[in-house]
Amino acid sequence: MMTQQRPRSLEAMPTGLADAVAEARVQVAGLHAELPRWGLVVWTAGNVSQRVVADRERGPGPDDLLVIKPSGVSYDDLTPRSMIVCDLHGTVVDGDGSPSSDTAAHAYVYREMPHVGGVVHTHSTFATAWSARAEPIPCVLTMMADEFGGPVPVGPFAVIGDDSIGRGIVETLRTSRSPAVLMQNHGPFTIGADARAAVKAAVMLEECARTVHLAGQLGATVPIAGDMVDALYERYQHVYGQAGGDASPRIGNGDA
Ligand SMILES: O=C(CO)[C@@H](O)[C@@H](O)COP(=O)(O)O
Repeated sequence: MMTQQRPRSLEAMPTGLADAVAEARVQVAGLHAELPRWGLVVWTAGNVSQRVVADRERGPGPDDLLVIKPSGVSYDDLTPRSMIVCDLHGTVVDGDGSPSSDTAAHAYVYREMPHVGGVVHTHSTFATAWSARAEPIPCVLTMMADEFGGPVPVGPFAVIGDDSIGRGIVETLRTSRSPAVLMQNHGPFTIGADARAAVKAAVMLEECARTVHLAGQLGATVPIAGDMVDALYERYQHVYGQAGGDASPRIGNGDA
């Protein structure tokens, strides 16, 4: 449940933190445009957030902030200044209007998973269809092994507005390499080392959900052997991309 603490003003924060918030506002505003671009949302049915580490020397912690969109605002109207800054209990620190209706879920993930720097939620058609069936997406494509390291798991049914969805996301992803979870009867949530990585996972999830669904319409799909999934995942996570590796930083889901 979001607590009604007194909002901290950005002006009272160290300059470095205020600068980091300003940078995150630009990044998160820009990444929201990727949701309609890749066909992941209708109307305003999706949101992106990014963690802002309060103490870069200490690293992620409970005093961090998150930047997320205002609830129900058209993606065409989102700007860096319209992004809303909250603490990790969902209390607004800076910004006008109400933060996304999923802010509690995003905040819970950041509190419980310090390695997570970005969270995305959409209702993308094929991933949401799998959510309605509460059926994990089997790992039958090398693209799935690359990005998800195995099947995409299903999380429990949970109502919006308190910690329920966040708790379901964390409980499910703590025992999976996947950066994506299909929340039953609702839709996908994805995580990443930053918001860009979480958006990428949402894009790749929808493509895999579509392809595996279509394959299933043609007949039985063929699972990939576990050792091959491991090999594909390790290569993609540590070798794929340019010499320095793909621009998306890597994420390890803690216990998985
Ligand atoms: O699923 C829901 C509402 O039930 C939300 O995720 C979706 O409408 C997006 O809401 P926001 O515009 O982020 O508040």
